[in-house]
Amino acid sequence: MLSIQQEYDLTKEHMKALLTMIFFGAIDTSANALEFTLAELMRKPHLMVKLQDEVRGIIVPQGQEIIGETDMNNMTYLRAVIKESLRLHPLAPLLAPHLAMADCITDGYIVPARTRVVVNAWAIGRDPSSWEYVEEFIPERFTDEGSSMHVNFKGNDFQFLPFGAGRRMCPGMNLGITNVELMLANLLCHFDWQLPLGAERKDIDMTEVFGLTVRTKEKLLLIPKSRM
Ligand code: HEM
Repeated sequence: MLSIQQEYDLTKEHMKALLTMIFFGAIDTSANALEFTLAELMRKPHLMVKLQDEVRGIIVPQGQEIIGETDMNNMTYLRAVIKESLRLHPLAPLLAPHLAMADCITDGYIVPARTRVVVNAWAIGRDPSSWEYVEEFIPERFTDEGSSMHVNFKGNDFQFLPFGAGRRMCPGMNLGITNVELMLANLLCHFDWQLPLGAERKDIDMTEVFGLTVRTKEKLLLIPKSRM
């Protein structure tokens, strides 16, 4: 920690803020991503079935109980589902505030040095000039033959920035995405999911609450039914 502090000339306050962010980033964001993804799948049961078929099809023949990281390489639909969830529900919708270090011109706009720049990743993910059927949850756009099959969240595709881009992009990206993949795959493999009695799919509330990260306004309530 000391060497990081010296290299970047961080104060103790910076260090505290950084550690807090890492702590909350680790717990909060992955759990929120999982909740948004499950909510979208509950609203579209045919997508839930398609994803469960993929997950169960891969591990059942091998008789495994727990899905691990190595299984993820074959789960192309699962990865597409998570991407689509992050497109519609980026967990840090305005990324982190950035500061222009030098004067620059971008897209015809002059950005003077020391300008505070806020990037609206939420709006970028719903921009009709980059995406078809922007409001629809369509994971297929990220699969083979989909219109965005080559688009990734690693910071090179500026129409999709759930982890930001450049040298300040999220350093916890791999950990965060692996958490979501493993949790989602294991939960969908071993359980079927139902809404509580009287609740209907169309009533699942996708309203978002903004904070350090975004979460659903109403907690998603689901009933797991074990397949064992
Ligand atoms: C699905 C999970 C996650 C998402 C969607 C996410 C997203 C983001 C975003 C959008 C930023 C701002 C990037 C920018 O402004 O360009 C960020 C920054 C950051 N994230 Fe994450 N994050 C996730 C998980 C994590 C985890 C697990 C950790 C730590 C273990 C983490 C640590 C950080 C830190 C330290 C920064 C600040 C980087 C800097 O300013 O240089 N994140 N994250």
